[in-house]
Amino acid sequence: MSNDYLARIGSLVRDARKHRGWSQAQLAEALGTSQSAIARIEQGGQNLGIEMVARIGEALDSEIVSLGHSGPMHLRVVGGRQLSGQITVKTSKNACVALLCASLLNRGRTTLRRVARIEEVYRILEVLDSIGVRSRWINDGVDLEITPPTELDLDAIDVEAAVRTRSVIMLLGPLMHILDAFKLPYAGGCDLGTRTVEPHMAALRPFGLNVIATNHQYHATVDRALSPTRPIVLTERGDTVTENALMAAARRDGVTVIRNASSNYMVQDLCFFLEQLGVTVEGIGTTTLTVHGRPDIDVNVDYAPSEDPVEAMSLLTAAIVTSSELTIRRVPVEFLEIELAVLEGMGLDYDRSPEYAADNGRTRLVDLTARPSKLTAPLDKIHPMPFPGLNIDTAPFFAAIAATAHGSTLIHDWVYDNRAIYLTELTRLGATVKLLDPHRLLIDGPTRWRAAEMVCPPALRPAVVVLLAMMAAEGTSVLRNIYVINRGYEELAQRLTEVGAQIEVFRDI
Ligand SMILES: CC(=O)N[C@H]1[C@@H](OP(=O)(O)OP(=O)(O)OC[C@H]2O[C@@H](n3ccc(=O)[nH]c3=O)[C@H](O)[C@@H]2O)O[C@H](CO)[C@@H](O)[C@@H]1O
Ligand SMILES: C=C(OP(=O)(O)O)C(=O)O
Repeated sequence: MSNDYLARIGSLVRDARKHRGWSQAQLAEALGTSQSAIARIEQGGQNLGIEMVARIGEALDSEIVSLGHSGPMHLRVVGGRQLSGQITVKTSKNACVALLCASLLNRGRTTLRRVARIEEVYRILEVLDSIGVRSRWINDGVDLEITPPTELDLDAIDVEAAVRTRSVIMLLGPLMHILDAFKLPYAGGCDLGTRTVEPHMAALRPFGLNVIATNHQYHATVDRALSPTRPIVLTERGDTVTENALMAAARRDGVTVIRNASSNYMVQDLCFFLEQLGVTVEGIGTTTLTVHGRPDIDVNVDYAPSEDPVEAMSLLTAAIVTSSELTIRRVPVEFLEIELAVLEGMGLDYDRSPEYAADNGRTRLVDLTARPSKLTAPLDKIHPMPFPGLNIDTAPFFAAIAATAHGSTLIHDWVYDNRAIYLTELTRLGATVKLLDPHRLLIDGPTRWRAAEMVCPPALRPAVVVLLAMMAAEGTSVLRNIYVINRGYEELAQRLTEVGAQIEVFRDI
């Protein structure tokens, strides 16, 4: 069994044991083994036979550790419970996937610290593994070490993994330095409606990349005689397109200027990483990036991506909708300033600690303590914009917050075709949500939440918003098929349970 699989079984065992209210020693006794063996199993450090897996399932009287674990994962939420204590924000999905792609720029070994153990990362790792990149979890499965091979085998790419994530698009930038011609499966991901890849093609064309899309594949060829003669002007200030342009510029022998660049958190993490690779990036945090490339990069590099502002917003929303006093640790505050200003305007009572540096030495963090507050609807609409606007991925959380506030809130999610529509699922939990058009929602609060059983919307943030509303609703709710949540959050149910929520993970047999 791979380490990965063992780690996943380990966390399922721990969830089930905690749900049962057992200590490791109690489980060990029931199984006739030692407490240290249970600790090893839970950390994914113990080889397990099928029989042992079945015995654990029996002992814990839990469906979650049963044979044939490929079925979808579901959550059972007993809502109406207040949260308390402290919860710590993990590193971001969006920086981690970009950094995994960027590791291909480097012939040396890349170590990434505290990488989020999420499905999106697993999909990119599967893709990298299939083309010959060696990766292994080290330090008890906390850090990740990546070593590219001397030659990549793109023909062997794991198509199934690749089409489950949009992030594969970010392999274009690094691969064009290595291969003259290659094929990549179409980028997939959440069902958010049409998401264009044309800005990526336009940004990479001046570097000599030509892409023809046929048969569910991008056929890429690289003309090495071509090189940008002018600044690269992005037609939209997208995050991954900026990252692709940065990676194309990183190994170019010369200086590249990128205009209308995103200065969002994941882009900044990538810039800091590129600096460690010996690439100079001027203008980090602004919309003009000047990249002094380095044609050959062969260094052993160690980088710690920063914490996820969207996860921080999710945890803050959990505190707000459950009227809890909760401390959220390691919040990358620069990327949550507007959200906090809006919430302050709505009446949120909270404290923030003095700032301290993230492990990358650059991103500023604070601890936030939210307290139960009587919120009123904001006077103006909630309207995300590329950074430094209100984050495009935090906007959906205002739907759950608005539902707890007194008055009417207008949320305008202009970015994605489908995402606002999924937020109407909150009506099943008792919220008053009116869809004005596919992009605008009017939400009237406060809400008397009620429990419900439903299938997860097929989009990450709306799915988490529904889960948080279930935590607010008295009674038992069921949220089915939570792959999309696991795409971006590491052990969310378990971590929320540790601060007082009651959420059980279960699977179909
Ligand atoms: C892996 C990763 O990092 N994913 C993030 C990244 O996706 P990603 O960079 O892939 O986002 P897209 O390129 O799909 O952009 C999102 C949508 O916004 C539109 N658009 C974007 C910028 C702009 O200036 N004008 C404009 O119209 C695009 O056409 C698209 O419809 O950015 C999104 C927007 O922050 C986030 O939701 C995703 O979590
Ligand atoms: C839309 C999102 O991400 P992705 O680009 O991975 O689909 C998200 O994180 O909410």
